[in-house]
Amino acid sequence: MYQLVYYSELKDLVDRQRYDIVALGKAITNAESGQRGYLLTGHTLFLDTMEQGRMEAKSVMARFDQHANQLTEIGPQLKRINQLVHEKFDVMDRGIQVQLSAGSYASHLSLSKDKGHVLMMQINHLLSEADGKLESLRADYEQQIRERMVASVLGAILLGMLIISVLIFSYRSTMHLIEQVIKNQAVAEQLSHHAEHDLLTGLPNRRSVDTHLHHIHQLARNTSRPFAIFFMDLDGFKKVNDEYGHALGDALLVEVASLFKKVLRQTDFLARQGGDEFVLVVSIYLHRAELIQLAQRLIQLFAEPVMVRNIPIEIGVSIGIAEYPHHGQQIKQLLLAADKAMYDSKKNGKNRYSFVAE
Ligand SMILES: Nc1nc2c(ncn2[C@@H]2O[C@H](COP(=O)(O)OP(=O)(O)OP(=O)(O)O)[C@@H](O)[C@H]2O)c(=O)[nH]1
Repeated sequence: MYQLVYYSELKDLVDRQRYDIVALGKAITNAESGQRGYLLTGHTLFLDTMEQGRMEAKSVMARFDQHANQLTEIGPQLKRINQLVHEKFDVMDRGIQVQLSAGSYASHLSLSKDKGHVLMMQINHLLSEADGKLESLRADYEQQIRERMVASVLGAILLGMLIISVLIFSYRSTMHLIEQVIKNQAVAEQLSHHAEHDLLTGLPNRRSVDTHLHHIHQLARNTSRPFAIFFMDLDGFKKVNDEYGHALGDALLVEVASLFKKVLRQTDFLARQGGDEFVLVVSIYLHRAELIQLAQRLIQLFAEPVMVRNIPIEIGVSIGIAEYPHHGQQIKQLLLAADKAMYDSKKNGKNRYSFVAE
């Protein structure tokens, strides 16, 4: 880019120099015609034209001096031209002096005229030589500019392509990273779900029971409110497995879980403890009567045979209920008490509920 600007400036300089070459030629011609007019007519008005030409030539030559240093290729020629132009003006001045002192028929006049003519030829020759050099310099600079422009355009295209490639690459990498993060997150969520849920029924598992009870126990202690644990074990489940196979037993467990959920509220917590055992934590209730009602509704679910794969299955549920803080202060103690109460229900004929014995 820097080179492009550099050659463009040089080309401008050459153009200005070529213009000055023409301007100098014109200025000298103007001065000469002024001189000639005076010599022929003796009319001093022509001296103004000559002076004007001289002034123009001087200002062009001042620029020549400047350019001689910048355009080294024609520097010596420009200096030589300046020298000859000075000489040319001296000759013109001398012609006029002779006319002034000797009159219009002075014999020296023709000599001066001849010398002026030779000088002018030399000047013109040098001017056209310098112009020729400048023309070829200009062509060189133009060629350089063209080459650099092509290089700049190619460079810009390559740079653009590079930027686009980097953008595409970073976009793809970012998308890949995001996909990876989402996948990892999904896997982590799945793992954590598996760690806390029963794969068969989708209910929270034994581990979740502990976590939930810990949380509810803390809350109950802070607010002095009760909570109840229902320990539930299906009646006659082994027989179903034996009669219809383990797969149907599994399907029955799934069906039982969904039946239980139908009579529960959002705030109730139901989990599969293992085998055919379920744990229900009721954390919001006012009276024991509500617990009794709930236990009855749970038992009532099995009043009719449960349909599994179009097979009517007769089962029941035995429930043991322990209340905090009435039946114990600690979670472990309450769980054991509820389990024991459930066995009381089994002992007393199954398909019933029992509170922890007072
Ligand atoms: N299909 C199936 N059976 C299971 C699963 N886990 C445990 N069992 C079976 O469930 C049965 C539970 O035993 P019990 O509770 O003694 O059987 P039950 O017939 O309900 O006996 P009671 O409780 O006295 O009525 C056992 O035969 C276990 O092998 C399971 O994930 N799927």
